[in-house]
Amino acid sequence: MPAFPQSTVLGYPRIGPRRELKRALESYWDGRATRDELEAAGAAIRASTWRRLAELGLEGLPSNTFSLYDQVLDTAVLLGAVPERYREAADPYFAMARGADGLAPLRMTKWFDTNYHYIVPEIGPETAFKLDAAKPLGEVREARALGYETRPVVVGPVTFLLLSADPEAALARLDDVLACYEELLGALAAEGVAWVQLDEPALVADRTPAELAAVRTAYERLGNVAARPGLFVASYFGHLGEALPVLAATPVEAVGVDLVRGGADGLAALAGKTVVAGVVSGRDVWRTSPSRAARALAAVREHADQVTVSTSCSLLHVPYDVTAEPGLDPALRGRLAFAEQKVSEVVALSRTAPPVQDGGEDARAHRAGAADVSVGAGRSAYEVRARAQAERLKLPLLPVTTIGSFPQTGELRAARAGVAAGTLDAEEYESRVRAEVERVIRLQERLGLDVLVHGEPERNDMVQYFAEHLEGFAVTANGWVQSYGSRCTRPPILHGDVSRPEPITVRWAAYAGSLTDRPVKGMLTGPVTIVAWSFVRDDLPLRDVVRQVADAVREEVRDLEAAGVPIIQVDEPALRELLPLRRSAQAGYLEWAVAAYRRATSGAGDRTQIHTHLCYSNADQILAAIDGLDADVTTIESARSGARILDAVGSFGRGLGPGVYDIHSPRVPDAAEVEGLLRRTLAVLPAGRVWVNPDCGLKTRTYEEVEASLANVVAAAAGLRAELSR
Ligand code: MET
Ligand SMILES: [Zn+2]
Repeated sequence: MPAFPQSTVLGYPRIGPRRELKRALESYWDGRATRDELEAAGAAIRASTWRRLAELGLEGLPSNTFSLYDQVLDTAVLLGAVPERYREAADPYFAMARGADGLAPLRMTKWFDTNYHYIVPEIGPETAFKLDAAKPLGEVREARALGYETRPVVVGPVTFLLLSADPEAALARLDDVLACYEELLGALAAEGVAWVQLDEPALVADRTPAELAAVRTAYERLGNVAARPGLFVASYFGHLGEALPVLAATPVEAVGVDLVRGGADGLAALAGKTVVAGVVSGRDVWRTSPSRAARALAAVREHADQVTVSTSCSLLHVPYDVTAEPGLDPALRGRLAFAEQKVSEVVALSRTAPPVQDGGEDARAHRAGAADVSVGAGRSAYEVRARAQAERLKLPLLPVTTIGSFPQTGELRAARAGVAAGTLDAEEYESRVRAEVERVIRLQERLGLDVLVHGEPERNDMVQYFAEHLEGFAVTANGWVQSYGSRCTRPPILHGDVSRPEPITVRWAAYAGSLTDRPVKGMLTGPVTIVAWSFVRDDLPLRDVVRQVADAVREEVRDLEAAGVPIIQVDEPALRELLPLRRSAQAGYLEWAVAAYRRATSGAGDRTQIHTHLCYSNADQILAAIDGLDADVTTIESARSGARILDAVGSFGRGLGPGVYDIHSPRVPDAAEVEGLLRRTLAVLPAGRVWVNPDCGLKTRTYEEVEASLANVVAAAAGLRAELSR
């Protein structure tokens, strides 16, 4: 077996430095480009990635890290795990990813604790596994034609099965899946591939004995394939824990460990194997401290003879290149490393063994968070507040509301771009936004909603908008990171102490309120979500950073209240996302996260109704924490996931709006369908606490879809309301 290269990365961004893939995908989906044109765009991105990595001096180049949509979906296709109903679609791959006429897409959920979303495989007794290795083999050949030998990267069998919709049923298919992987190894060996990378991030979370046994079985079996490439099992996002000795006892030749999050404990077990040491973080945008990395490498070298320098995870989660950000303050820019810069760091660390210094530059301020996040004692118990709010708001039973955003029109986005480019003056932009607010208010009045919103037309994004208005944040011009498929976000960079120089949303909320007699909600993004969807300074404990943001939100809540806004919604869709992967750390996190939320909202008086919103949440997992947020009303995704959440909410003690309209699809639900969902909600919650709303914001939908859907939602609520008051 050839030695593992001295330097590598576990994966690389693939959307293109100027989001070329996004454009190619959207053209193809709209019918403006052919499949061949889409493939050509992909090939160009792959070629320039390999060329760039080689130019930067990286030795071990990965392949098959490119994807037209998602690497988990690619793995399902690799294994033939395409559910029957998609097989006849014109394009089964994109039908699974995005749906096709009459076919709902597969579920999508967050990739561990990142903001990347993968497509959830459906594996059951009926799945007919059959290897289709065209993609990994194709990429190996494509790279070879360009002069590069590569290491194909594939999601490993255990992680693949554990990430599927029903992990237990999936794990029962381990043997059949392993047969496919065995065949894949044979095919790669026949192709002359020296190493293959099998990603097993699921091993850094708590695993049952049965799951650990599956790890043992899998890598014993794959290790015993006669003709195969070297096996490199990559873990990331934390420490392998109990899975480490299990993997160590199998014949795999190389193991990847995340030394940024995980530490070097237990690595002695890997003696005799190559350790691929993830010392350059793939989860942040900061330059690596050479001395810190050198210390981590030294700790590994104590136990392993073969050590490769690598990133802690794929670089998929960071933008391409800091030099594409000439607008950033040079002092900040000097602290930053995006994918290109991180590759250079890996290469430099692999070539030199910098002297190990003590303490010094990165004696980081990881002090225990400055203790108690106090909860403002302003608000009375829920029952008292509920009475005060009922008196003020006079809402009907089953009040209908939305989550905040209304469709973001192309004109508005173009207008914002115009302001940025200096071709549209700020006043003109302002008046267009006001016109949009008025349109949204009139629409809601006409449709008969009970609690209105202003529609968020002034926001490019629910986090970036606040980052742009707070001190301590910087925003990038090209720092795009893939969220799912063609969707990217540009996470702001939280680099210093956070403060709010002046009110941010108050004038919009006040303007919207002045247009109507119905209550209008003020809309804010919560502190955990602002931090979760930003790149965050690493010289302060996260909880302290979140608390600073909470204080800024608290000031905004106070000003909204003072401006007479009767309802304030503070969204926390990312509450679950920051949940530590290990159970032992979860309670501690939830405690400070919930405390930060209450710090942000508890300055409001009893008569001000606080709403919160969560989406994409397996909320049942953290229902107790949601309860701890103490919001008067919680709106949550439900329709999209078949209303499963309803089984868990019976004991929920405050207002709750399980979504009745799945906004992820263009489908318009009819009134009967909405009514059905509402009846199910009414079966588990007292009518007086039920709210009626979509799953999430409407910004990705069209006005046509939204009008039709909301009309049906209002009709269903009205029908039930009449029935209840008989
Ligand atoms: C991802 S949650 C979105 C909440 C936000 N208020 C919206 O309606 O768009
Ligand atoms: Zn949402």
